[in-house]
Amino acid sequence: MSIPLPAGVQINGTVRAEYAAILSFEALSFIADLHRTFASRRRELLAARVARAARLDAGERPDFLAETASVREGNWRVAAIPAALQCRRVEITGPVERKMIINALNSAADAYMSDFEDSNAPSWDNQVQGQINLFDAIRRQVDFETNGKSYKLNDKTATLLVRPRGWHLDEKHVLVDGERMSGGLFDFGLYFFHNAKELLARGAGPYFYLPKMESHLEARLWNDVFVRAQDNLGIPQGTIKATVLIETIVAAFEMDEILYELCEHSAGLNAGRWDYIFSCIKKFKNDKDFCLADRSQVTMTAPFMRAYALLLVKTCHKRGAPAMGGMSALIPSKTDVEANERAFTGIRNDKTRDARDGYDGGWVAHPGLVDVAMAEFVKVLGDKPNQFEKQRDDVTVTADDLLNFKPEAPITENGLRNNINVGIHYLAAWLAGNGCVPIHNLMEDAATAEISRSQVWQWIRSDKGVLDDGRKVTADLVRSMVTEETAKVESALKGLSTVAKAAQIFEDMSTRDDFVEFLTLPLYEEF
Ligand SMILES: CC(=O)SCCNC(=O)CCNC(=O)[C@H](O)C(C)(C)COP(=O)(O)OP(=O)(O)OC[C@H]1O[C@@H](n2cnc3c(N)ncnc32)[C@H](O)[C@@H]1OP(=O)(O)O
Ligand SMILES: O=CC(=O)O
Ligand SMILES: [Mg+2]
Repeated sequence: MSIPLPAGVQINGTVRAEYAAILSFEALSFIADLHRTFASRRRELLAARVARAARLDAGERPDFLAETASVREGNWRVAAIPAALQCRRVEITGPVERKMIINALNSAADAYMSDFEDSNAPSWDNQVQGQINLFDAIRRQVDFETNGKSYKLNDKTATLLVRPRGWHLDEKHVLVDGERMSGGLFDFGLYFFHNAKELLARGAGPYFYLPKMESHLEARLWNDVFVRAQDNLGIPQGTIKATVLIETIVAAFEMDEILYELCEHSAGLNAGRWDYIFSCIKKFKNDKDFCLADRSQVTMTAPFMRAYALLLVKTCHKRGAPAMGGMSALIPSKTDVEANERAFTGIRNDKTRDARDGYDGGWVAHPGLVDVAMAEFVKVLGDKPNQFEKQRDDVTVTADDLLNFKPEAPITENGLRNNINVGIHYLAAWLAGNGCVPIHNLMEDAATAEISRSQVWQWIRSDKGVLDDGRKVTADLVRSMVTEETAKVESALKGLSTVAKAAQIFEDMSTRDDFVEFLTLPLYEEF
């Protein structure tokens, strides 16, 4: 249908009748203002990423910034954390799908991060329908029935946080003055415009997770977006609270600075482990000394991951901010008892380690994991909602610790095949509109799939990319395995029509000379 559009705004996606309220003239004017105000700074910051990447490719090593030493050394704290975000022992996450939103809000988790990002394939319909689902959930008008099962919100639900897309992604279906909108501003702006006042009236608030940032200047841009959005809607400054995912190696050197930039809007940091590993591979892809072992060997106990995890807790608690743990990819299995037991044991270990390190809570992928994760945090926290007071002055993390990339072995045929299999399977699901899938008893999303495909690219190029049986990983070896693994994926997905395209994109991304910055960039052009 056709809808009234503000001057300079064009919509390329299909506008179904039910989209009209979300894409109202006022809402589109609001997001167009954000775009016009901040698009050039976003472009500059994305260009700065490219320039930094070139310097890293040329051998520069990241370090803590000299120009912000006073911020790191200063004695400041983030603004008070609101009551709704004091207790976040377990946060469930998942894509903005209607049924999953109800299930997640009804789970016994303290909070729910509803995701327009890693676990969501950002087709036009998914993005707009996701906004409708959240609009309805906040107003408790989301209930529905399907296949004889009814989905209805409980009286008490988890605290809602929303993750918009990162700075690198566009929303190509909305043009402002002929230019694609930022995907993040589209997601944030529509959600905030429609829901901020309603959330406040219901005793909650506009709470966000911010993904994939690479510097404190990118955090400053989000902060400025928040200031303008609050002004334009007449909402007091400091109402928005945002937790930043530290999920790039370069951002790990600017944790204090990122909290400082968001200060009155900060709700702490989260250790986004999967994108973090991906970022390490990407940023050091040309370093002859850098080569990580099979994906399954790169865990939170690897030296560089341990350093990052401890530095995050230390930094947050020094500033009075929540330190949130990330997600184990283990998920329950209905069919494999042993895999199920392995998953529960793995989750217990993961959450115990985080809680003892000082984390205030952590993420789970599935409602069936909430209780087990909660039990581990309760063992450490007792009846306290958090452990903000736990200082980690005993922790010292240097640049070398953050860059101590081990283990390097083993790299195995199984590991290589698994990366190829998971990569093709995930891409096929994404192209079919699903951004999060169970594969071989693990949760796979955009971040985990990035590790798989970037390892394959790097193993082909690095002298250290040698299998434990002595074979060098080459483009030809990868191509032959792509053919074999595609057949397996086709059989697993029972002929899903996107598999052939996914295999072609995966093979191209892994074997081409240049490194594709994010796998979602070429994929998005397929929508
Ligand atoms: C790197 C990062 O960014 S991590 C954050 C992003 N990743 C995520 O958020 C993971 C989200 N998790 C998921 O999407 C799913 O749990 C998957 C894909 C991993 C597994 O899904 P499935 O195999 O379909 O799970 P399963 O069949 O066991 O689901 C059982 C029920 O739980 C529901 N469920 C599963 N996961 C979730 C979730 N995260 N939120 C809400 N409901 C969920 C299912 O909808 C299903 O509901 P139903 O019984 O009413 O039909
Ligand atoms: O977003 C989380 C991650 O681990 O990546
Ligand atoms: Mg991530």
